[in-house]
Amino acid sequence: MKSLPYFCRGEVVRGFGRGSKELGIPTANFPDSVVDSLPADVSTGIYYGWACVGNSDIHKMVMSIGWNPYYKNTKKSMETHVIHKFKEDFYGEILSVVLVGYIRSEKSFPSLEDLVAAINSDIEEAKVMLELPEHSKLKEDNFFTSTTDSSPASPSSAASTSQSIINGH
Ligand SMILES: Cc1cc2nc3c(=O)[nH]c(=O)nc-3n(C[C@H](O)[C@H](O)[C@H](O)COP(=O)(O)O)c2cc1C
Ligand SMILES: Nc1ncnc2c1ncn2[C@@H]1O[C@H](COP(=O)(O)OP(=O)(O)O)[C@@H](O)[C@H]1O
Ligand SMILES: [Mg+2]
Repeated sequence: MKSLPYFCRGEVVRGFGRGSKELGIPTANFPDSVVDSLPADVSTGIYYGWACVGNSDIHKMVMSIGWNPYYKNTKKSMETHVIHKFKEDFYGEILSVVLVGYIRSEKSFPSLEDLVAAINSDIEEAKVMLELPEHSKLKEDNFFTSTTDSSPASPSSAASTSQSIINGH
């Protein structure tokens, strides 16, 4: 995927409220504007990377891009599970992420338990992969230290880097 690493940011909006939170795996959903700006070669599937809410700390994340076949969505979504325990919800905040690597394609599952087990295994894979020096260095990128208002934020990594800066309003 030539567009990786892919940097983007946007407002956290409400999703389908299916209770991913009740499953212990909340996902911060991006608005359509961010989803529609994805480069064509960033295919649907599950990714790992780094995420930052507002201007606070940078954490490991896993992201699902696609139609959630288990739920047979008709709308494409980009949902980030930040691998961190937050004290409260952060709807309306700006979430900045970099997609670093691809884990697998989206699948349907025979049961909700199987879906949750797959997501937990994605989280474990992300934790390991992001420790690799070439992946952990992306955490230090200028993109995460630049302001999250309307001023442009530039990733400082290789020229092949792609980005989409959308505030969602
Ligand atoms: C790492 C990760 C992997 C996921 N993999 C799949 C998948 O393979 N198939 C699927 O249907 N949904 C998958 N999902 C999406 C969940 O179904 C989704 O979080 C759920 O539909 C909740 O949606 P909501 O936030 O709109 O309530 C994945 C989510 C995450 C965070
Ligand atoms: N670790 C986390 N990762 C992602 N979102 C989180 C996390 N902790 C709390 N949240 C909050 O939970 C919300 C997502 O919960 P979820 O059940 O997926 O609802 P929705 O369907 O509205 O996306 C996020 O928008 C965010 O405000
Ligand atoms: Mg969600």
